[in-house]
Amino acid sequence: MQEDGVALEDIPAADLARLDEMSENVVGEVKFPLSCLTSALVNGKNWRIPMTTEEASVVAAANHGMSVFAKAGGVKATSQRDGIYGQIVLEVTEAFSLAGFKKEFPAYIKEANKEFTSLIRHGGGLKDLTARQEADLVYLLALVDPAEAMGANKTNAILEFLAQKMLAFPGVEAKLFAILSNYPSQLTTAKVAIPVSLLSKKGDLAEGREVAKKMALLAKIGSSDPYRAVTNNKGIMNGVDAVMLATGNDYRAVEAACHAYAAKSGEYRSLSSWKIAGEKLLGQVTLPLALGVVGGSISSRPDIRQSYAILGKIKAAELAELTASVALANNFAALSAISTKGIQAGHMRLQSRNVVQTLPASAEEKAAVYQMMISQGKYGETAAKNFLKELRGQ
Ligand SMILES: CC(C)(COP(=O)([O-])OP(=O)([O-])OC[C@H]1O[C@@H](n2cnc3c(N)ncnc32)[C@H](O)[C@@H]1OP(=O)([O-])[O-])[C@@H](O)C(=O)NCCC(=O)NCCSC(=O)C[C@@](C)(O)CC(=O)[O-]
Ligand SMILES: NC(=O)C1=CN([C@@H]2O[C@H](COP(=O)(O)OP(=O)(O)OC[C@H]3O[C@@H](n4cnc5c(N)ncnc54)[C@H](O)[C@@H]3O)[C@@H](O)[C@H]2O)C=CC1
Repeated sequence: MQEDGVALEDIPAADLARLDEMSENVVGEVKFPLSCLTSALVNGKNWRIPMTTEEASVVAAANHGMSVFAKAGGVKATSQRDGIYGQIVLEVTEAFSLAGFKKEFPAYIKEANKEFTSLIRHGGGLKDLTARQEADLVYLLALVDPAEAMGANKTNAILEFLAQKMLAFPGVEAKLFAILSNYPSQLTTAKVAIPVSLLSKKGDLAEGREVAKKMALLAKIGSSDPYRAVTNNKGIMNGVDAVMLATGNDYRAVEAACHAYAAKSGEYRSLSSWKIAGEKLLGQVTLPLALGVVGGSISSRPDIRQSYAILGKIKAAELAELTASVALANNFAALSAISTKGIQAGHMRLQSRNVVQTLPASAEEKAAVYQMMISQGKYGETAAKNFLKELRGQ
C-alpha cells in the first residue's frame, strides 16, 4: 500500500508485529516527537521532563514557563495519592438491609486484600467501601490505592471479585455493573510565586506589574466565564497530555477527570488561578492525576522506556508533581503571551514550520519561504503560497 509517499513495507516487520500486540487492526504507525524540558526546578530538584506532542510551540511554552519558574525559585508541588474510585451497582429486593450490608464491609475489604496480595506488596490495596441505596439499586464506591500504577485493570479485577462475593448477601438480586470510575482522584497541586519583574524581558518592575495585572485579570475571567475557562484549560492540558503521552499514561482518563474537576462547582471553571500579592504573581493549579510509572503498556514499549531513562528512577507521586508543574508552566506561558504580544507571534512562528511543509516546493524553497514568513511576520498558508510565487518570480 502506498499513501502520500509512505509505504507500509518500509515499516520493519518486527515493529509492526510489536505494534499489533499493543492494539488491534494495526496497519501502520504514527510517529510523535519526544522532547525534553531541561530546566525544570520542582521541589528543589532539577528535573529533565519528557514531553510528546504534535502541536508546535507547546514544548517551547513549557520551556519558557519553567525557566521563569526556575528564576523565581522553582515550583512547589504536592500530591495526595489516596487512591482511585471503583463503582459497583447492585439490584436488591425488599429483603436487603443497607445497615447489615455495611457491617460486612471490613470483611469484604479483608477478603479482597487477601486475594490481591501483589498490590498489597507494592504498598496499595482496597482501602475503603461506602454505599448508598436509591430504591432497588445500591451504589457502592470502592477506594483502591494502586501504589505506583494507574490502577484501572487491578481496580476492575477487585470490583468484579467483590461483586461476585456480594451476590451472596441476602436481598442482593443481581450485579448491574462493576467498573472503575474516572471521577477525579489522586489530586496534585503545583504552586509558584513569581517576582513581577521577571514578567518583563528587560526586568523592568513597572512593565512587569502591568503584565501581572493583565495575567491576573485574564485568570479572573477564566474563573467565571466558561468560554475563557475551557480555552485556559486546553492550554493546561497541552502540558498534561504531553507528559502523559511521553510516559505511556492514559491521557483519556486524565482528560476526563480534569474536565469533571473543572466542573465540580456545577459550572465549568478554570483549573488554575493567578493572583497578585505584593510584588509577586502567585500561580496555582490542582489536577486529578491518576497516572502510573508501572503497568498498562509502560514497560513493554521501548519508546516509552526512553522517557523513563530521561526521568531516572521516579515515583508515581513525583511524576504527578512534575506533570502539574508542566501544566502550570504551559498555562503561564500562554497567559503571558496573550497578555503581551498575543498568541500568534510565538505560536505561529513555530507552527509556520509545519505550514511550509505542505508547499509543493523543494527543500531549499521551503527554507527560503520560512525565512520570508519569519522576517515579515506572516505565518498563514496563503502567505506561504504567495512567498513561494514571489520566490519563483511568478
Ligand atoms: C513560543 C514562546 C515560548 C516564544 O517566546 P518569546 O519570548 O517570544 O521568544 P524567546 O525566543 O525570547 O524565548 C523565550 C523562552 O521560550 C523558550 N523557547 C522559545 N523558543 C523555543 C524553542 N524553539 N524551543 C525551546 N524553547 C523555546 C525558551 O525557554 C526561551 O528562553 P531562552 O532559552 O531563549 O532563554 C512564547 O511566545 C510562548 O510561550 N507562547 C505561548 C505558546 C503556546 O501556549 N502554545 C500553545 C498553542 S496555543 C494553545 O494551545 C492554547 C491557548 C494558548 O490558547 C491557551 C490559552 O488561551 O490559555
Ligand atoms: N476507565 C479507564 O480509565 C480504563 C483504563 N484502562 C487502562 O488500564 C491501564 C492501566 O491499568 P493498571 O491497572 O495501572 O495496569 P496493570 O493492569 O498493568 O496493573 C499494574 C500492576 O502494577 C502493580 N504495581 C503497583 N505498584 C507496583 C510497583 N511499585 N512495582 C511493580 N508493580 C506494581 C499492580 O499490582 C498491578 O498488578 C491503562 O493502559 C488504561 O488505559 C483499562 C480499563 C478502563
